[in-house]
Amino acid sequence: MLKQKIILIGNGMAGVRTLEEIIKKDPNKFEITVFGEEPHPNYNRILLSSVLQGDASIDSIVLNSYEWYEENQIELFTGDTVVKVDTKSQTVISQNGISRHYDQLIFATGSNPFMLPLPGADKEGVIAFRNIKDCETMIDTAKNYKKAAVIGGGLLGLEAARGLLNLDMEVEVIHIADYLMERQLDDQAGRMLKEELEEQGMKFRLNAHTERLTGKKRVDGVLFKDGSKLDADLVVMAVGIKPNVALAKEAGLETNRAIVVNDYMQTSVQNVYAVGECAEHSGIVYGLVAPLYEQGKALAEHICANDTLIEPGYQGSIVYTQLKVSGVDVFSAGRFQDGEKTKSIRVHDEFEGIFKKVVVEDNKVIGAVLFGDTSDSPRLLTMMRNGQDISKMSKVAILPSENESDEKESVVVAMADSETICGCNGVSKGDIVKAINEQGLTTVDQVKACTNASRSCGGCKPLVAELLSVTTGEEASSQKEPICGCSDLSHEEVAAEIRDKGLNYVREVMNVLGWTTENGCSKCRPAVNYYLGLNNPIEYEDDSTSKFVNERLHANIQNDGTFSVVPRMYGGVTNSEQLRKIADVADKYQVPLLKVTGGQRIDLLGIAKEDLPKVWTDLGMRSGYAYGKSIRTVKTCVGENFCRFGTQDSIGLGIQIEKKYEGLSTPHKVKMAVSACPRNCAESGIKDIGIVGVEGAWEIYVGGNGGVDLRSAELFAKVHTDQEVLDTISSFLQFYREDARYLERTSHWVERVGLDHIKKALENEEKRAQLIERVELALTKQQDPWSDVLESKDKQESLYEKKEVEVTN
Ligand SMILES: Cc1cc2nc3c(=O)[nH]c(=O)nc-3n(C[C@H](O)[C@H](O)[C@H](O)COP(=O)(O)OP(=O)(O)OC[C@H]3O[C@@H](n4cnc5c(N)ncnc54)[C@H](O)[C@@H]3O)c2cc1C
Ligand SMILES: NC(=O)c1ccc[n+]([C@@H]2O[C@H](COP(=O)([O-])OP(=O)(O)OC[C@H]3O[C@@H](n4cnc5c(N)ncnc54)[C@H](O)[C@@H]3O)[C@@H](O)[C@H]2O)c1
Ligand code: SF4
Ligand code: FES
Repeated sequence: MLKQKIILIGNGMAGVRTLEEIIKKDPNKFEITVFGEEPHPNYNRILLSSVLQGDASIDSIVLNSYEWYEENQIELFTGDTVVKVDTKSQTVISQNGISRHYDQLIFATGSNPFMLPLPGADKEGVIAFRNIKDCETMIDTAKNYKKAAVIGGGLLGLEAARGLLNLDMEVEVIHIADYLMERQLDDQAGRMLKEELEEQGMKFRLNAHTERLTGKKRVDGVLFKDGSKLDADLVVMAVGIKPNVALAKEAGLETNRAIVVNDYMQTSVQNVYAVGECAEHSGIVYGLVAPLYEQGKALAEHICANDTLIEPGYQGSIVYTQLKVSGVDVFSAGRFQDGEKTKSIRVHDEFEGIFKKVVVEDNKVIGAVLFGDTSDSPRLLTMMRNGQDISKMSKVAILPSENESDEKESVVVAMADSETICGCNGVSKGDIVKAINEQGLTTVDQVKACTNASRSCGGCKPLVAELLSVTTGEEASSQKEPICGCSDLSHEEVAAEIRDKGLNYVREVMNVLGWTTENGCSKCRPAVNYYLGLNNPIEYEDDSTSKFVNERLHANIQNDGTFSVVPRMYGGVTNSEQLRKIADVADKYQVPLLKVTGGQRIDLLGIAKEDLPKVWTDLGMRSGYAYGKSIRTVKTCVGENFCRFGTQDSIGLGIQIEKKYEGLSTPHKVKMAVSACPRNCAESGIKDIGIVGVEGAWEIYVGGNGGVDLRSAELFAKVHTDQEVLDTISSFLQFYREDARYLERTSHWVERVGLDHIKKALENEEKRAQLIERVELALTKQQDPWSDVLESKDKQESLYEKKEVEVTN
């Protein structure tokens, strides 16, 4: 049967969750295309606050990896904005000129941050906090500047301010109202929150009216209406959001504040839906994920039922919020302000810094504010959701005092099965217990994979962990982290089982070790493939279907669907012949950008997938493995041959190292550098392995990282000859290959196991010799992957010519 074609505009949290719901219901019914303006797969926008606060990395907040789109045969265009929708011909057109026809179209274009139209708002250093780019700008700014001003004392502003404090900036929050978070809290809780945050080092200016931002090209301060001034090198605006509806309006859809939808998320135009922050249901536009996910579920139900109106559709949501700032527990839900017809129950413990307020109307709880202790929140939310009649309940039962509620009984034990544990994803205690019991789940990650609980803001993670311990009878904290949701075995256990049982194929591992899924997932398959290669380096045939897309295609995919090609240049050294070839290829294939990389090589960007084998043939150079979990580059300084400070041949040693370990697979990428003196021009101090020449010797540093998790390498050994350098690298690399978990950089591994553990393991001469022997064996198998493809017509056809590999990013 011909599949219906769905197009999703907006690759964000609400839109992609809707697709997940559709795929869960009917995996084969639709052919799906997604356009996303941002150059990333769908990520957890909520956790940008955690990235800024240093509690998560950008890699770790990806919700749906490129492999997920590929596995579900979703055609994805990232970094490509839809610029036109023709609802008559049912076609969309993107900025990059891609045109697609749809049967059903979903708008999930989210919001734009509201930028105050102040004079000076266009200066450098004035930003919003909405996406990865904003987050990176703040992290970079904090490296060079000291003073930050955040305009807006709401949820976003306070989370941004906490992040900037963590980045060692001085932060002042400029707020227009007379207490913080006035849209979520009453004045008492707002004032308590300010006191708590002041103790953390945050400064505040309340009732403040900003007049303009000062500075020349870059902002240098904020001027207020009362004439006062604040110095600021960075101004973050967090004063609310504006639904992104321009495209919908232009396409003729009915819009108000956002795109108007009915209970089935249908817009005013046939076959066109809207979901998320860009949708307006019964006059309400939501800005939190829980309601957006409920909308996504209703939309999926409707679209999978062939347009049949399945009652009751989406009925609106009760919203609640929690501030994600460590050390501060704040909860707010529903209508929390006193009104003419409302009465409230209040508890205020000034000794413990606890404030609780529950607002009641017509014998029903309609809103609540909790500060300092938010453990009542799941129960209150359930009461609100169920519209529970409380006329017969005592006030104590609604807000139990500490003595009554704290009978040393776990909070989750006291909860009813119907109570919500994960508000973001609408998952109840009963849902989680059922999943744990029926599927034998043993870790929080498995619960997350099975039920979605804790997959968004993560605020419910402690409750999920507690429920897990209570249900399984085991301490959650002592439970190991499994490789992924498909198995409860850890990385170490999988690697050991492969070794002990002599397993040889990915499918065999999954069958023998009792995987819960038939084909594994994008997390476990590459890891299993790596451990199999490690165990049997000579005979194991790499399973290319278990590799990440870049590794499978031997080139890095770019945000417009083209690829980047980085040929090997040992030690960063090139010659006129190579440069001529690169220039010829650049002309022949009209390469839009040639760029010198940080690893001292030349990157040819913007190559079409089908041209890759031809480009490699014309270059006649080896692959630089810029895409691989393997040895990447050995950066070198000029050294003794030309530099007046050099006492060693850094280039010679660097080339020797790069040639020796070229192509060796490792748990994650490995970057190296050789500098011929402590001036360290090759930046050896931030490499996985960095070598520095000192008088008559080489110092070897390990575990450095120059990326997001910046880390200085630690001194590992001091040796005198080039051979000793190679032996040290060999034993260190092989131990890393065998001891680290797949996708663990040396910096994380060194931090986790400790340098002493590694030194101790390599102290023993016999063990060192064995490690060196094993790495030498693995190195005998290395073959240049580009030549490998060029020698195989089959590979060229299946990987580069076949049209069904459609994922373009
Ligand atoms: C720092 C931060 C912290 C947050 N914390 C929380 C929290 O703790 N709890 C909570 O519930 N919510 C939180 N939120 C809000 C939550 O992230 C949003 O409600 C949610 O992401 C909205 O999802 P969406 O899919 O509607 O919009 P978005 O996530 O904004 O996705 C829309 C996507 O569509 C793209 N797009 C727009 N127009 C086009 C076009 N024409 N063509 C192609 N693509 C287009 C955009 O670039 C964007 O990537 C937070 C938000 C931020 C910024
Ligand atoms: N923990 C969470 O749930 C969380 C965290 C971050 C963001 N978000 C969501 O992201 C969106 C954006 O958050 P937000 O905090 O920007 O929106 P918001 O509307 O909740 O808060 C904006 C705040 O800015 C203040 N403000 C408005 N104009 C001002 C001005 N001229 N000067 C100073 N202050 C001014 C307002 O008084 C208000 O308190 C919201 O939908 C929010 O729910 C949620
Ligand atoms: S590291 Fe030392 S030897 Fe190498 S280029 Fe710099 S100054 Fe010269
Ligand atoms: S409450 Fe946010 S992820 Fe569960």
